[in-house]
Amino acid sequence: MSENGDDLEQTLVLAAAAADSLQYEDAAEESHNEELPNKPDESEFYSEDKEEPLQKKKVNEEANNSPNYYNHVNNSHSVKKRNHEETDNEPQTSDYSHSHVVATHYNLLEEKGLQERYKSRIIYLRNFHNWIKSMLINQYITKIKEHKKQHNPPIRVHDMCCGKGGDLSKWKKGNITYLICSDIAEVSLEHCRARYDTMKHHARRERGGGHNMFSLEVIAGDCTKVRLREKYSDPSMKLDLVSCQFAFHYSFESLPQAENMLRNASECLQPGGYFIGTIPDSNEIVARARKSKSNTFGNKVLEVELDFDPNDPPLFGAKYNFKLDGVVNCPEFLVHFPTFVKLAKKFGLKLVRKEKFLEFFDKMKHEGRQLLSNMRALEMYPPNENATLLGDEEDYIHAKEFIERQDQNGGPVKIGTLSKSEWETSSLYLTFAFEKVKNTWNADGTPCFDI
Ligand SMILES: C[S@@+](CC[C@H](N)C(=O)[O-])C[C@H]1O[C@@H](n2cnc3c(N)ncnc32)[C@H](O)[C@@H]1O
Repeated sequence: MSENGDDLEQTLVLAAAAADSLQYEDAAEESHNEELPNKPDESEFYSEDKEEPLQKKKVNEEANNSPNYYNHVNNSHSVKKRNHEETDNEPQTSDYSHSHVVATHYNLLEEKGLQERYKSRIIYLRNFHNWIKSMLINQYITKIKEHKKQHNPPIRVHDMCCGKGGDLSKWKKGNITYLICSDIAEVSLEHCRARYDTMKHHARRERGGGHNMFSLEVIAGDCTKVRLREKYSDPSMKLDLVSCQFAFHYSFESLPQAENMLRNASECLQPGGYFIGTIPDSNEIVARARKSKSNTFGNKVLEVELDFDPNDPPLFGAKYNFKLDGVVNCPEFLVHFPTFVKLAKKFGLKLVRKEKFLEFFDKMKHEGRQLLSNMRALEMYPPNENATLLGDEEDYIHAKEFIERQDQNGGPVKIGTLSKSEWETSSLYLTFAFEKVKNTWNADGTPCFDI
């Protein structure tokens, strides 16, 4: 048995803990899964115009200024005023968005050492999410390599909203050639650069030359507002993979921001390349709020407060606040998935996979069993003699019951699991993958994607 218990049993215990959250889905699907109605003139937004940034800017500004903007986008959802129009103490400029709040929040986040991190109440949740990212990244790098049919093919990646570079080691393991890291938070990017330098230093010592380390380019900018390609050292760069982990939802503050982020994700991807990521599942959020019959829900480690009516969520700007382990996060926005898919199509991105974390875990658990253990992604129950559980007894009832059932069958007496509170948090998320499709050209020089 591994340090964290037998891996197959870990799976079963997680599934048991998830049963509760799965029931939320049905209620949410009904009213939150509607299609995005066509806007009067989509072409203004969706054209891949290269020469008209000013005109586009004007269109976007008008969109931002219009209190009735959501009327154009969606007749069936509530006409909600933009968030900045509702609060007196926020800037009233035409291009105000929460981006600066997000940047400040992440810039001020302290870099915690390993020791400090291991003291966290949600360390297993963090490790589990890291495992999900590792498996997802590895899955698509493998697909790209298979497609290239070359020994050690060059692989170029954009880690969009990379934060402090928490995924750098995953890129190294994937043996990629080139990495662009972008983020709005400059302090985080400095950490990312420093982390890369340290890794490169170690790689050089290990291998006597550091030839196996990819090259890094770092770009500071708001992915929802800036055209990143114009900042690349080589704007003609063709990428194989764009990864956006736990961040795409910031773009759903408004339609222009979501579109800009999607254009950034798509425009340098070559056909056959992938756009992958992880986001909160809007169905889960809406369903849990409805179930709680209020605008808030949560548990011992999580507190979510919606800034909109869960019975009538707007397509964009559906803001909520997220508090995890007592730490307030910056405002986030619901990603209405059918809208995401529809917008992505306009940028040549075809949805190939969408999986809740539980589904993803179930598919990947055998392949990733060793990594689950290495990354300490699950907590051992019951704990070893000198160890204590991170949650209280109530949080492990599912594990206790599982063990009692196993005991009767002479099964293992130690298992790996997540506490109920952590699992209720993790099951709020999903993974997605889009593939960039080939395009033909319209007479006016704009690309035409057949999806
Ligand atoms: C939850 S962190 C995830 C970081 C990293 N992807 C990871 O998985 O560890 C979200 C990141 O998104 C970045 N971010 C949020 N909004 C952004 C925007 N509009 N443009 C660029 N980066 C943004 C934040 O600065 C932060 O680093």
